[in-house]
Amino acid sequence: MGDNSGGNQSLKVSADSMLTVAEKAPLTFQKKLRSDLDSKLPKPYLARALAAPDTENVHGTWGHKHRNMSVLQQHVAFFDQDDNGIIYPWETFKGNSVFSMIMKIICMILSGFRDLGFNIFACVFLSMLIHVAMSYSTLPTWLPSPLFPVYIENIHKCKHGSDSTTYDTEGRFVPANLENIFSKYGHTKTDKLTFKELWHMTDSSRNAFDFFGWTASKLEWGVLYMLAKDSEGFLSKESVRRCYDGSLFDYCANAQKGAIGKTA
Ligand code: HEM
Repeated sequence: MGDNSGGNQSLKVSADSMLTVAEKAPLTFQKKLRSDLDSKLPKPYLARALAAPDTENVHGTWGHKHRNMSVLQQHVAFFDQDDNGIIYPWETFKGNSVFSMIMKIICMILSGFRDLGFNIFACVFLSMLIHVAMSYSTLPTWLPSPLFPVYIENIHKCKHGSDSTTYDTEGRFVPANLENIFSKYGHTKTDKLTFKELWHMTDSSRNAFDFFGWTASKLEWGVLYMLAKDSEGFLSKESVRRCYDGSLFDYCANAQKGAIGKTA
């Protein structure tokens, strides 16, 4: 018979049930979870539909308009530059030179990547990959489209395995999971990741035999690192958080415009 008597006994059981480490699972010691989050952010476990808050920005990104889209929809909305809810591969390509026009016709798939400052080859590669990999799952019909559109309404259907689980299945944002990325892998600095730590993070998040998810994850985090790393080679929590709600892309595009303005 189990011993159900005594307040202390039940307190002890509660304490164990709250532990985040298990002696026989050393990884749980190495990859630490934050247990202080609820003192810094209300309900950190609650998946947010419209905003991407963290402990430093409890309301999400200041001045960023959610337009009643889920956080995942906001992540991709930057690439829908004519704002019709469908991201066509070519629609956002900017440039009127002959070379640009040729690239536009050949590739049909260059996107807002150009605005973010990626070179033309990276744009071609990334746009092709994203539209080929993601278009079909988002289509409203069974028929595939040769134009490879991505429907923002259905972008949650592109969720894949081996990710950080910071987006939930419906495209909401789970603050605790963002914080846990940094408590688990940010060993050099608590709120930043080096490239090595980022690589380790994507390796550790792998699900068995999930080849698509492994590759997608490496690419997503690799491109983010290229886009947002600082001069010392760190990727900050703030950049990652703003990547989730897409406000990072507006920021980078504006910075890029500014840089071009200065050199013109
Ligand atoms: C420079 C451009 C982009 C960067 C740096 C980027 C980066 C990321 C990152 C870091 C994640 C989080 C993955 C995780 O939590 O493990 C993510 C998720 C996602 N991104 Fe992007 N992304 C970009 C553009 C796009 C575009 C253009 C689309 C589609 C049109 C897209 C669709 C998605 C989707 C569907 C997810 C959810 C995947 C999941 O959590 O399973 N992204 N992206």
